Amino acid sequence: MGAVSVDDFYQGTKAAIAGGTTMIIDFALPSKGESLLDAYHKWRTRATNKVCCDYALHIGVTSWSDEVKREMEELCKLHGVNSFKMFMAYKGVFMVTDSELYNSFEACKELGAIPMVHAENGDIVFENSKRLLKSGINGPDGHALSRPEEVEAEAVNRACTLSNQVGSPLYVVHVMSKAAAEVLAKHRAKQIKQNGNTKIYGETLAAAVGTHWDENKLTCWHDAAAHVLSPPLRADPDTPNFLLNMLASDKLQTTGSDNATFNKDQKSLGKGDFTKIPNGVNGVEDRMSVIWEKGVVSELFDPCRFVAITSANAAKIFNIFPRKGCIDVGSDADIVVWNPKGKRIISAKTHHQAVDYNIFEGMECHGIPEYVLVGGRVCVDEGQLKVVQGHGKYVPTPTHSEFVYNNEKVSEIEVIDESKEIKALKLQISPPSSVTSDVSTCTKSPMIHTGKGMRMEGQRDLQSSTFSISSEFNDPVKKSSIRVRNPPGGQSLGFW
Ligand SMILES: NC(=O)NCCC(=O)O
Ligand SMILES: [Zn+2]
Repeated sequence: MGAVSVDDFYQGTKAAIAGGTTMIIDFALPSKGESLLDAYHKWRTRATNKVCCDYALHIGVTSWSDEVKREMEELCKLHGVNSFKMFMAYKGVFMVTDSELYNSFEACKELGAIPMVHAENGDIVFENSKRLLKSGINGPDGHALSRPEEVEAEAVNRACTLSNQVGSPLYVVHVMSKAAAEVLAKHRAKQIKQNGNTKIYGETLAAAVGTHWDENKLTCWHDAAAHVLSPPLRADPDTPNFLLNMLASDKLQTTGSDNATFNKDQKSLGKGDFTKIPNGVNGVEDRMSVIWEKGVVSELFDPCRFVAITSANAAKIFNIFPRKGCIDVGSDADIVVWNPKGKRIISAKTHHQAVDYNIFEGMECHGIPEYVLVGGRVCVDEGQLKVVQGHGKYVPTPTHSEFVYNNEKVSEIEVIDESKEIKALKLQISPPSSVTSDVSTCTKSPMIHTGKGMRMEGQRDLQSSTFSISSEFNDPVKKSSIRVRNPPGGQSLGFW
């Protein structure tokens, strides 16, 4: 949209670490017709010597041809890419047609990659925008008016239908509305009923659960423009709680930042025409505190679910678990020591991002990262930020994620008696009321190669419907059985 995000790889990852995020996955977006490989190399060059923490890349597919398909293959096979983002909106810029979506989903399936979608009906947005501008509505409020909830929900429905027809997985990025989340949950439930599992995943944002479009507060043009992203923040004040409950009940699996920050002068490109306001808000620094505050402090979910939706689930879906998203021997030493008693008030005056605005301004958060280790290096030390530019590495994401391509919905854990260990296990797996959660185990064993990515020896194989906690559990004499709901994500072992 004619502007370059002010957070580069240095400031963006510095801010991420300050907030307790130890790895990011950025989007490398080629313009229509531009080579995917060129975009990949451009992003790698931008990142090298700047990133303070590890990073991976999702690549955008903004048009379709045999060459795009060939490049997707090369990216997967030679460059450690396992996810591609397709846009159903931004007509004429990034938007692809249904046929192109179908073909790209099919290519992802063949490659063992994960198709991601920006779900909004771009044709409707385009026509609505024209109509609104013609009628004299040209301010930032026109942005949300041009893309109401059903425009997002329709696209989620279409993307789910397409992926279902193709038989591919699907990851819906930045789910922003109740209607869209409900549609996604409906498709997940349908697949679970039919197949016993689902390959549809949904992400929402810190922005979506941390704030909403409050027209009484957003009366100044600049404040309102600073809150413009797509899909938009919803005016319905129940939206954040609704989405948090979806996260709690595993109807949504991950929380992203979708950090895309533009300063006041850049947002001003849209004065007189809301379609020209660069889309995007901050999130990479405050994501963890906001989710903790709104989810855990509000008692909608427990700290284990917090770990799952902020870290472990993404690591599993994008096939870097247990290297990431897990604390264990053999995993990367990316560790956040979270102090639930620490307090901070979010402000653009004190944040580490390059942007001059913070959409969470004034929010009091009870929970701060006290220590953050990135690859073994202490980068937040008793709250003091000590990052090293260029310290981060590119993390290849292997295709054929076991979690996505071979998941099991229900695991049977066979146990022998009520020993301490088993009681502890039961504690860990008993979810908060009305919440079903996964058991993410991390045992202290060396990494083994499975041929498709790594897991710990003795650790639950995410493909397997049964696993052994320890050898004594295999004693047939003492064996009793408990069944554990095991949707993607959920509880981490023991740390809490
Ligand atoms: N969410 C948002 O507006 N980010 C900018 C690019 C995109 O739409 O994905
Ligand atoms: Zn998007």
